[in-house]
Amino acid sequence: MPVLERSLRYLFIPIVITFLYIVITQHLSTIWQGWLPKINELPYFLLGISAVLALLFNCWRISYLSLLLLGYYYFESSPALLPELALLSQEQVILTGTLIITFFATFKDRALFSIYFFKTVLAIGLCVILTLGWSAVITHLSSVDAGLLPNTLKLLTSLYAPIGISCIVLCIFTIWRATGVDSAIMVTLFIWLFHFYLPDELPLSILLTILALAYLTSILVRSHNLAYRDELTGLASRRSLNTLAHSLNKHYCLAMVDIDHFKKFNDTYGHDVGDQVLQLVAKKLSKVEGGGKVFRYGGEEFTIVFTNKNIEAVLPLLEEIRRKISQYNIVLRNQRRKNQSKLNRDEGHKTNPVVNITISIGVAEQHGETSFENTLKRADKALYKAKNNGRNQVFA
Ligand SMILES: Nc1nc2c(ncn2[C@@H]2O[C@H](COP(=O)(O)OP(=O)(O)OP(=O)(O)O)[C@@H](O)[C@H]2O)c(=O)[nH]1
Repeated sequence: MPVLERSLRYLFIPIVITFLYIVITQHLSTIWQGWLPKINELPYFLLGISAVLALLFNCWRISYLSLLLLGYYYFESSPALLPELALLSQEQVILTGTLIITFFATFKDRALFSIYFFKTVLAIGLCVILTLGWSAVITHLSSVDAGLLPNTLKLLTSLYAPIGISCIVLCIFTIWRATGVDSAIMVTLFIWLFHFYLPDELPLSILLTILALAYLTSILVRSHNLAYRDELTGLASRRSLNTLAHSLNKHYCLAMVDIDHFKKFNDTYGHDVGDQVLQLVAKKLSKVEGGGKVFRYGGEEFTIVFTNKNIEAVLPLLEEIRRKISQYNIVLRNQRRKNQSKLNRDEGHKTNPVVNITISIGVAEQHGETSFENTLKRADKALYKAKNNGRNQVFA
């Protein structure tokens, strides 16, 4: 996916939606003001639920953040506890929170109950130490010589500069990783900073409710992707095809695509290279024209569905994609590439083996009352014939 599309999807749109939620909630203040005592309880439930659900779906970063925010909310809403626990100034709290959120953005989701638990606790401790150390340096510099660090510059260096750097790091990771979970972490920073810089705009309970909804949405999207997307190729999965089958009208074309001699390919070059080839074929197939929807049927088989298309219209499109794949030179990457210097890599690139693969396609048209399974079977039979006729061809 191009960087611009990733930035739009995973960075700007989630932030804009969160901002809109905040603005709408502000405008509806007359409605929720009366419910505030009840709303104040909501973060406990919603963040609690998101912590548990995130754990079930292996999004431990969301789980940790939910728990940390729950803790913060508990202390914020219990004034009796605050004086004893206010070890950090407000500025230090903002910075520590920002650093912790940035830490979660740069780390990957790992098992919760493992060595990573201790690493995470250590990292959170390190964020506190970094904040205290940074504040001490700034205070020292300004006390040594007031001219060295005027007041305006002091605030800039002590707070705005590290927060700015954290924001940049977070944006880079959100765009690079391009997942809903990373967008949710970005939204956490947005809400965290909003809470401190515009404290009178919305109560913390409402901000955390909005954030918990963002967490639950990201977990839902992730679980939907797990069910309906193929992890290796990123294509829609067979379950997704079965769901589409219920909503298809009576006129469509179905193509079954199979990579030729893939077992031999795997045996020769290894399963990892086989996986890369599957990803490549998926990418090429998804560029098929005529509005064809591509699914990974299973193994090295793919299905393409063209709604409201005749077989005559579909055949040239499939023929074109078959030709493109067969002519594509796949340069096999050297497995030791990472350990080589750039010069060696450039040299190696010239000597890396180049291979070609081919695909066979079977097509069937549905017109009338026959069931989806029946059309699928006919496409499968056509594929079998394409294989028997010598492979690397489209058979209808
Ligand atoms: N690397 C990799 N290989 C897979 C995956 N799924 C299935 N395969 C392999 O795909 C191969 C399919 O082999 P066969 O069904 O015998 O077909 P083929 O070798 O492609 O031969 P023809 O279809 O007759 O041209 C098997 O070796 C599977 O292990 C996968 O996700 N990754």
